[in-house]
Amino acid sequence: MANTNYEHRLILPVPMQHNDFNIWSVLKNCVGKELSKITMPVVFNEPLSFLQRMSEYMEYSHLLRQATEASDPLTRMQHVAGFAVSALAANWERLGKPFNPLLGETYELEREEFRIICEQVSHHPPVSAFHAESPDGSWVFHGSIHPKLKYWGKTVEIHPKGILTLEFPKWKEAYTWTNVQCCVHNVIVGKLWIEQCGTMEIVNHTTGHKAHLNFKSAGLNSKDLHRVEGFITDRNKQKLSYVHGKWTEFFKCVHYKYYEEYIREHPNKIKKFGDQKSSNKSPTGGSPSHTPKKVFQKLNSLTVSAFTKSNSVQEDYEDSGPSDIIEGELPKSDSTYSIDIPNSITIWNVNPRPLNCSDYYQFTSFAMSLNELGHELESKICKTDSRLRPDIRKLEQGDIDGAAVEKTRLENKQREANKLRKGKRAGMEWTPRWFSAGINPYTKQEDWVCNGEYWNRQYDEDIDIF
Ligand SMILES: CC(C)CCC[C@@H](C)[C@H]1CC[C@H]2[C@@H]3CC=C4C[C@@H](O)CC[C@]4(C)[C@H]3CC[C@]12C
Repeated sequence: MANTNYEHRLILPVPMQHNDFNIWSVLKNCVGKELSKITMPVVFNEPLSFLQRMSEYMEYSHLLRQATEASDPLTRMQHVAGFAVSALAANWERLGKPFNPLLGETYELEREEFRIICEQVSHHPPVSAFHAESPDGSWVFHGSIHPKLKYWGKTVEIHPKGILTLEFPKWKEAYTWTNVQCCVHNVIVGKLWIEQCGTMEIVNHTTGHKAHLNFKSAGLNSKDLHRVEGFITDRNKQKLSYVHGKWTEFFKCVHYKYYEEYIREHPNKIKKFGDQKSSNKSPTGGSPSHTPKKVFQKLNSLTVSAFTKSNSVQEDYEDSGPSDIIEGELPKSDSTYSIDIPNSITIWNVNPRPLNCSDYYQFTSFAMSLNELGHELESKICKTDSRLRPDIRKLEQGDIDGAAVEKTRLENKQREANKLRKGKRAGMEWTPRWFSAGINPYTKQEDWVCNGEYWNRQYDEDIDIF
C-alpha cells in the first residue's frame, strides 16, 4: 500500500524557539470558557494540525495486525487494549497546542502497516473524523473526536468526545471505546504537565468480552503517575486477565489466576480490584495538592464565579497534607514500585523519543515526519491537506511572525466563506467530502462514516481553503 522503502525525516527543519510566555496571561480572561473559541497566540502552537496529531494514534498499529493474527478473543482483546493505551503515548510532555483544523481540511498518511484519512467535518463544534485501514483489509479503525477544552483555573481539562470503532472483518468482530479525559496542570504557575485520567471500557460487541481500564491520576506521592490498570472479562463478567502499565511506557497482561496468587503473596503491592474506589470522578478532584500560600492568595482574588462550576475546586485548594506534588512543579518521577507478576506478557513498549526532542516540541520520531512534504507527495495529496497549510509550514520553519500572519489570514478566510454560505446562498451548508453523519451501528450513537472515496484521488479542484 505505502512506499515502504522511503526514509521518513526524523527531525524538523529548524529547532523551536523557546519562549517564556506565560499561558496564564492569555487564559486568565477565559476561565470557564470553551477554549476552542479563543484565539491563542501562535507561540503556544506546535507545527501540526489536530488532524495530524490524531494520526499519531496509529504509531503502534502493528498491535492491530497482531490482534487479528491471534485465534482467541482474549488475546485479541489484550492487543486491542494495548493499542488503545499506546495511542495516547505520544501525548506525554507534548504541551504545544496543535492548530485547529479549518473546515474541510484533510490529512492523509500512508505507511507500511496502515493508511489513514482525516477530515475536519465540523467547525463549531470542532469535529475531526478519521478512517484507517490495514493494507490487507484485516482491520479497520475509525472514529471522530470532538475535543472539549475546559479551563478551570490551574488546570485545563480536555474531554475528547467521540466513539472509536475497530473492526476485524475476518473475525466478524467490532470493538468500541471512547478516550479518557486529559488534564493539563500548572497553567497558572510552574511547568505544565499532562495526565490522562478516568475509565475506558473497550467492548467486543461480538463476543461480549470487555476491557475495563482505569487511568489513574498521579495520586499521593505520585505513586500512580501515568499508571493504567484493569482487567478483561468475558460475556459472563468472569475476569480472565489482569492488565497494567503506564500509558507513557508499556502495557502488560497476565492470566487472572496469577494475579490472584500474586496479591495473596504480596498483599501490600496492589489493592485488589473492587477494594478500591473507581476514580470516575474529575481528575482535578482526586489529585492532592500542596498549594503554597502565595498561589492560594492569588487564586482567591479571582472572581468567584470563575470557580463555582467546579465543585472540586474547594478541595483542590485545601492543603491535603504531605505529597510529592508541589504546586507549580512537575510531579517527581513516580515511585519505583513495580508490579512483577510471574507469567506476564508485555504487549507494548513505547519507542524512545529522539534525544534532542526537547528542542523540537517534544515530538516523537513519528510526529517529526508528519508534516514532511516531498515532491511525490505534493503532486498526489488533496489541495486541502494539512501539509499545505502556510501557517503550520511557517512555524515549522521558525518564522513565528509569518505564521501568525498566515493563521489570522486563514481564520478570516474561513469566516468569510462561512458568511457567504449563510448569507447570499442561504441553505448552502458545508458538506464534508469524505465522511457523512450517521449512526454507529454498535453503540447507536451519532458518528461519522467514511464514504471510501478519498483514495480514488478524484478531488474537486475548486475548493480553496488555504
Ligand atoms: C495549556 C493549554 C491552554 C494549551 C495546551 C493544549 C494542548 C496540550 C492540548 C490541546 C488539545 C489537546 C488534545 C485534544 C484531544 C486529544 C485526544 C485524546 O484522545 C488524547 C489527548 C488529546 C490529543 C489532547 C492532548 C492535549 C492537547 C493537545
